[in-house]
Amino acid sequence: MDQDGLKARLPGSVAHRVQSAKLTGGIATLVVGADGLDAAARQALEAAIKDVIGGVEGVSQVRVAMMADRAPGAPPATGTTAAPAVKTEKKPLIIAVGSGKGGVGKSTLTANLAVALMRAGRKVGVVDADIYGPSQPTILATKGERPQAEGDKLIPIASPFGIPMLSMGHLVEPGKAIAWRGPMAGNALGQLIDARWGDVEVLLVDLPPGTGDVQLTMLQRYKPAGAVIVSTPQDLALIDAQRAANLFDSGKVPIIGLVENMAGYACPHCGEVSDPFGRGGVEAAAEATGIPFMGRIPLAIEIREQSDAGTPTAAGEGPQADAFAAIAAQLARWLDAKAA
Ligand SMILES: Nc1ncnc2c1ncn2[C@@H]1O[C@H](COP(=O)(O)OP(=O)(O)OP(=O)(O)O)[C@@H](O)[C@H]1O
Repeated sequence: MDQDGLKARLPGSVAHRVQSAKLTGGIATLVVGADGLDAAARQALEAAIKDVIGGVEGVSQVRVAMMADRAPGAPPATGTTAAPAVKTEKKPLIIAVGSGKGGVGKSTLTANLAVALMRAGRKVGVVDADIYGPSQPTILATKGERPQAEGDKLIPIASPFGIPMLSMGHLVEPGKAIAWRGPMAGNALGQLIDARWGDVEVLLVDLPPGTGDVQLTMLQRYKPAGAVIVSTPQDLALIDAQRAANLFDSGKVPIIGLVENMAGYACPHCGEVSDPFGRGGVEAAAEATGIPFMGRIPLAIEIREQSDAGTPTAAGEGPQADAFAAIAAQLARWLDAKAA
């Protein structure tokens, strides 16, 4: 069933708020605009949608992402249509998101930073350059979509969250790019970065993990204006994060700051954050190396679940969304200072 089919099941008073709706493998994912609604009204709206769509034949699960507001001037959220192409366009500023090792939450941070920045009124795009495991199509709910081209340029795919994006995962089958070496990966990345980004001002680039040739080629050919490094609190991850910092330094890319992810465990029942791995490791490391500390994101089951479901945490409300918004605010300040 397509988007219109799902929407048609909802009463008009609810349907007009649905920005996109998809049914894949029995899972219905709806992105819903919740402008002007308080928390109780949002909950009631979500419950009403789950009630109706959950009863539709072929639907085994319903996921609802509430977009509490949309930044003025942000592109409309359409889900499947391509982002509008603009003929004369300024190149967006590239901000790299890197990590010394895999699995520390670089992709999660990139997607949520993009959503939080967009909610703060910035025009943001995402490039998923992680050739080893592109996960942005999953997190930003554009899996299975293919970008169109205009001339020799790709047209970014509009995610349901108002963020145009391009991913290696949109170009190659999962797992196929793993054997790529520097030049090939660099060329593919070039296609993603030199796409028709229209009025996007800031392009967040989710780099592959690590500090090898591929990353170096990318940094040399498409030099970012700045880099955000993400690490988990453990010592080993921090040593790797330092390596990533050295890589950016050697490429003369300013490091905007260090983010601590999976910092403490947020109890899914009471929300209290405990610190099984200790606390403050990344902040201390940042201080020791003179790199600004941008903040911490707790280890929270809902962050993983929402990433897997294509409804990024930063699109909703609550302490986890606030944590991403606080880091995005720091990035926004850095961007403003750079533009001044
Ligand atoms: N703060 C968090 N709380 C709970 N789960 C998280 C958190 N951050 C990331 N995750 C989960 O951890 C896993 C790895 O995260 P992610 O893919 O963002 O890491 P990565 O550094 O980009 O990894 P890779 O190098 O494999 O691309 C994912 O399943 C993600 O949902």
